[in-house]
Amino acid sequence: MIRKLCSSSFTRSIIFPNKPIFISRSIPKPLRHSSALSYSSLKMTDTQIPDNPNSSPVQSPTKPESLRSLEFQLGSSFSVDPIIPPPNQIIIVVSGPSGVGKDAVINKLREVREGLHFVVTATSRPMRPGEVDGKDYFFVSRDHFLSMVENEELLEYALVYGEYKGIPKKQIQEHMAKGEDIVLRVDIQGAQTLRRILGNSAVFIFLVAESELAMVERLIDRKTESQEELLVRVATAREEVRHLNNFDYVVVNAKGRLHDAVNRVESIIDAEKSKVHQRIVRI
Ligand SMILES: Nc1ncnc2c1ncn2[C@@H]1O[C@H](COP(=O)(O)OP(=O)(O)OP(=O)(O)O)[C@@H](O)[C@H]1O
Repeated sequence: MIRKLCSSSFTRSIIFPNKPIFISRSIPKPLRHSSALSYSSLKMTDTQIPDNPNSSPVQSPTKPESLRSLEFQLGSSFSVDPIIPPPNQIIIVVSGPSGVGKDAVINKLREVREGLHFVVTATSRPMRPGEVDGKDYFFVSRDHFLSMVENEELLEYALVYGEYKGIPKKQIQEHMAKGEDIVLRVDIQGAQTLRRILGNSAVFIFLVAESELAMVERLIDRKTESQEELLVRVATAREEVRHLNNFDYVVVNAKGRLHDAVNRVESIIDAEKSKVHQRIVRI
């Protein structure tokens, strides 16, 4: 429609510049009243200042004049409001087998990207030396944890090696209300539970090492597990890779390429933010 209007003789009958707009043909409907500020209403005084006083009498219109004319012809003001609403907040679930680098990727992401909230899990296990309440975990008593379960304050919870761990809903709601995106770091079992609860409303990322050998070497180098514990983790990891199909994205965290993996996660967040059909989180 705009193209049609611009090419019509009607458009060509407007005389510029610095003179009252003269229209030789039928007069379009007047500007609709709009509470939104228009560009021309903000810049109207510019029209009184000639661009070049020495130029010939017939000039091309100044930008404010052109805008004012277009607004007049279209019958409405140009709004300075954003054309599309801001993207929805998203929940990003980062998961993967033990030793693949979940903590490493998340810690780096925390350094390089703003606007993310990294959820702190609640746990009933006692605080270990060096741990900080509210940073590493929210340490609560077993009774307190069970009351949180009863009051449906947790998005999901699990009994891990005899101690409870769970994701507080309120933390997610509060930070999403501030416009932040949420990052959850969970093991594969936790990711499966979250998928059941959140469905497609969250983004699920599966982290993998470039090879099984690389992953096992990384675990050995970390020196935090005994030989028996290593055996359990590696056997579990073999089984866990089968769950890849339940995820939306897979990111390879190759040896010495942590930065690439973090970049890839950032790209996924950017792509999700650019989706026409945004995910809607309901928790
Ligand atoms: N891209 C990488 N290159 C080299 N080393 C890495 C890389 N990513 C992580 N690591 C190292 O591998 C080890 C395991 O990483 P991390 O602790 O982050 O794994 P995780 O998936 O969080 O493990 P878990 O589930 O057992 O807690 C750490 O020592 C970490 O520094």
